[in-house]
Amino acid sequence: MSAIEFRQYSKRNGDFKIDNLNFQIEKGFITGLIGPNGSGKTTLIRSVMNLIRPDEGEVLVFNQSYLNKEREIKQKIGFVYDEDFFYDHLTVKEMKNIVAAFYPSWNDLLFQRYQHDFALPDKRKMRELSKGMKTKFALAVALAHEPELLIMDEPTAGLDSIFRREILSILSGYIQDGNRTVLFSTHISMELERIADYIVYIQNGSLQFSGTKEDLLDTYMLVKGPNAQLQQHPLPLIGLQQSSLGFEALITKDNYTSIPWNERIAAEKPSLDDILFFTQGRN
Ligand SMILES: Nc1ncnc2c1ncn2[C@@H]1O[C@H](COP(=O)(O)OP(=O)(O)OP(=O)(O)O)[C@@H](O)[C@H]1O
Repeated sequence: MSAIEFRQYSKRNGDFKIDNLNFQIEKGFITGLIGPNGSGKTTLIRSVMNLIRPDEGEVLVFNQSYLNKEREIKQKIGFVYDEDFFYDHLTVKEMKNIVAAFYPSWNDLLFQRYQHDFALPDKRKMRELSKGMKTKFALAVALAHEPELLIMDEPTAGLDSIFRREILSILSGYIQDGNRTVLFSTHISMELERIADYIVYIQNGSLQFSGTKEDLLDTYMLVKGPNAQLQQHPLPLIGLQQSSLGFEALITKDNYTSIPWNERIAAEKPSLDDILFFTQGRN
């Protein structure tokens, strides 16, 4: 069952274009949205929040359309922005009270627990919080109304590695009951490798992959060998990196059998980072 569905979604922003995009985010799982800078991640996430509208097509959340169910849908979503949208002059407590008033499901005990764990003093002004503390506040607020869907745009950007891990463990705990869904965008493939069940991979507005992390990892092999091998046997490679020591390249499993195997060519399972590096075509 899907928590989010993009249907024939098209959006243009100047030169940038997303054309007829179709994919779903599975309910009950963690999905990582990944892609290089400017590939359209924020555009898609903002569309799920109805902060921007598609030129064509639609985005359904819990099988409902924003056209007539905006308030109902938003009550069920916790959203952590990549930028600061709080009022600078308010204290943590004052800002929390404003947000809490929007949500009938607000759980103040839960907020207080996160506030304690994240060391967010009640009386500290929003403008006095570091970037990391603001993210912690945003996450505490997003989780405290017990949303069915948690959406985060680059939640770990600018955070230290300890808190990055803490967020990942909070997310894993959050989806434990099987009914909750997380969608988050990131540049950091290690985070996806660690916790994502599903991956949506976009490049320049086009969908490269949407499916389970295992299926993505299973699509390719990483091959390595001396450069001379490449001249003798041109291979259908996806991306290639060469140095004086030899070559390293990605190949689809379908093409794997076309490799003229000998003891000088080695193959191994790629990491997510290898796949992103070689498929982004900058090498
Ligand atoms: N309001 C706008 N007007 C014109 N172009 C825009 C606007 N908003 C976004 N874009 C363009 O749309 C493209 C996609 O931007 P988007 O922010 O969705 O990418 P992203 O994958 O989130 O990037 P990043 O990883 O750098 O945050 C970019 O080329 C950007 O310049």
